Amino acid sequence: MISAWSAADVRAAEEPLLAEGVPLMERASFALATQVVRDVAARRGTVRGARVVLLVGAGNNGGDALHAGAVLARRGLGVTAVLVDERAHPGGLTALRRAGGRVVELFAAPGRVGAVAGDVARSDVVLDGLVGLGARGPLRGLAADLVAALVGALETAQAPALDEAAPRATRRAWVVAVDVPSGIGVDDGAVAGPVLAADRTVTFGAAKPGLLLPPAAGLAGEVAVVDIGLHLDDPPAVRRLEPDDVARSWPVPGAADHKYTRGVVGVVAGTATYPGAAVLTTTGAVCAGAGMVRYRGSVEVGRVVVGARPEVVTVPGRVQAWVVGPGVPGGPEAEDEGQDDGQHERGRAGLVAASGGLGGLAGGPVPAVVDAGGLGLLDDDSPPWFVVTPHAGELTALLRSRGEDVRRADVEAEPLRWARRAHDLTGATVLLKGGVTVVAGPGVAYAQSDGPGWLATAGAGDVLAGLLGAMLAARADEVVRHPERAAEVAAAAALVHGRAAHRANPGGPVAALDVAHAVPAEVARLLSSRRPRGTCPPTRRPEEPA
Ligand SMILES: NC(=O)C1=CN([C@@H]2O[C@H](COP(=O)(O)OP(=O)(O)OC[C@H]3O[C@@H](n4cnc5c(N)ncnc54)[C@H](OP(=O)(O)O)[C@@H]3O)[C@@H](O)[C@H]2O)[C@H](O)CC1
Ligand SMILES: [K+]
Repeated sequence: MISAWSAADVRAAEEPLLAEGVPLMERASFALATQVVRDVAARRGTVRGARVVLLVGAGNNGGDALHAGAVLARRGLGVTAVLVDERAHPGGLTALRRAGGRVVELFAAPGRVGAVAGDVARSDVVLDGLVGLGARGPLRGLAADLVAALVGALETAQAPALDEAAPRATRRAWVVAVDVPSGIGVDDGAVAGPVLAADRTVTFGAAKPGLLLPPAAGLAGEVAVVDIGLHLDDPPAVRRLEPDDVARSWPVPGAADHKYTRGVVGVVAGTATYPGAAVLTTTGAVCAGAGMVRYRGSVEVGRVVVGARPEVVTVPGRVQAWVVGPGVPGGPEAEDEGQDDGQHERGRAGLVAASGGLGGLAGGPVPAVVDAGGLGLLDDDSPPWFVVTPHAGELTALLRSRGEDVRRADVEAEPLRWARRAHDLTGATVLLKGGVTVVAGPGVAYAQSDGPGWLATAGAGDVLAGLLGAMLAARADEVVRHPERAAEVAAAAALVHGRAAHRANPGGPVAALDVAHAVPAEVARLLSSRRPRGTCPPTRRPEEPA
């Protein structure tokens, strides 16, 4: 799991160590230089003679870049620092000059920003040390001008400079962000101005939420978290599950298990007009290993479902998780005009049973997945073991129906903020689908980026709802007892769904049903590569600088 802490939490963890004189900047910059050497050597064969440009701001982020530049210069790379502010870190500047690095004081000749950007774009490696945790708002001043010019200059190139096979004229610099790409919202992932997209981000002490949250997450490249000895005791602001986390928590059945211990899923999905959603949702649940799936729609649609998935039953009975709404038209008019095929009524009954209503006649409370046309059935004190799975448009409608003045563009610009708002307003755990799927639950948040863009296809959401329903049914008692775990299960479902899409057709288009059919093999692969609890990849602690 990748855990991300806010800038304030990281700074608070740095303070006592800085006060004790722990050389955090040296540790950070040495680790940064080590990663750059690794990247260059892997792509270029040798580091000798590689040309490195440091973009240096006024604070310690620039100090990291300068000290890393000094290490690289001592390793034989040609290093030039471009200063956008006269207040560049003095110790770092001295170290770089002593190591033979060059310095360009762009702040003294801001009119040269275009020419300098052109040179920078043709270098082999660029370290973006303009701003880090100290960023306030989008980049401004000369830093903004330089990044805007550099983004333009890099657009014309095709291949990373380190790719020696490509003709030099077509290459562009390999960009390494120092701590974070300069100019992103460190705590919320906002991108409100120019940002230099990174191929790699080397971040110190812990990941930051902006590296996991869209849209900034899309500009961070591959994130390397460097341990500089910080102790972060508060819960992380945002988490990202990794395959091993899902594998370790997957409920693998044993000899004593039966369909009710494995979890029975009740599905209210599809209508006579949209029977396909019922097939996709039930298939998602079956392929995720549900103990049994009960389809609770019309007889006509039930026939279609059983024809496609003979494992599904259509008789009523005990359910350990409900899935309500995929393929069901939303809004009271759909019900008034009978377009919902009676599904609203069935969905309401399912949610009442799931919340433990009917005096517990239907058994105790159980988790529920509420999607699409089911969202309108949600009341405002839903339990957190209800997981809603809207896309940005549906979440916008849900928020506006509760008085929020928000548009889809706002939700897409700050997905976690609005997912959290919807959780506050409804009580339900919110899984907001998107290129990065964010999940907001009670005191917990996840950001998952596992699926290909091809997953944005009709029916994929229905499959996810069924897959999630099966995963919640398998852990129903645990999720009701520990409601924050509904968010973890939802994030896990997003990971499996995304990876199944990659597996269904690596690098190409996928049909929703094929995603569902790829789930069993993806789960088997996750389980086969599971590391036993307690072992984790050796955290690389940067050796103290020479
Ligand atoms: N604390 C440590 O010893 C360690 C810190 N690490 C590194 O340090 C940075 C955080 O450094 P800090 O000096 O606190 O701040 P920054 O360098 O990130 O930025 C502050 C300067 O940037 C200017 N600034 C702020 N916002 C913008 C913006 N939107 N556009 C342009 N410039 C901006 C700001 O200018 P002012 O005019 O407001 O002064 C500051 O001058 C952290 O990210 C790490 O890289 C080490 O990693 C560990 C040790
Ligand atoms: K930076």
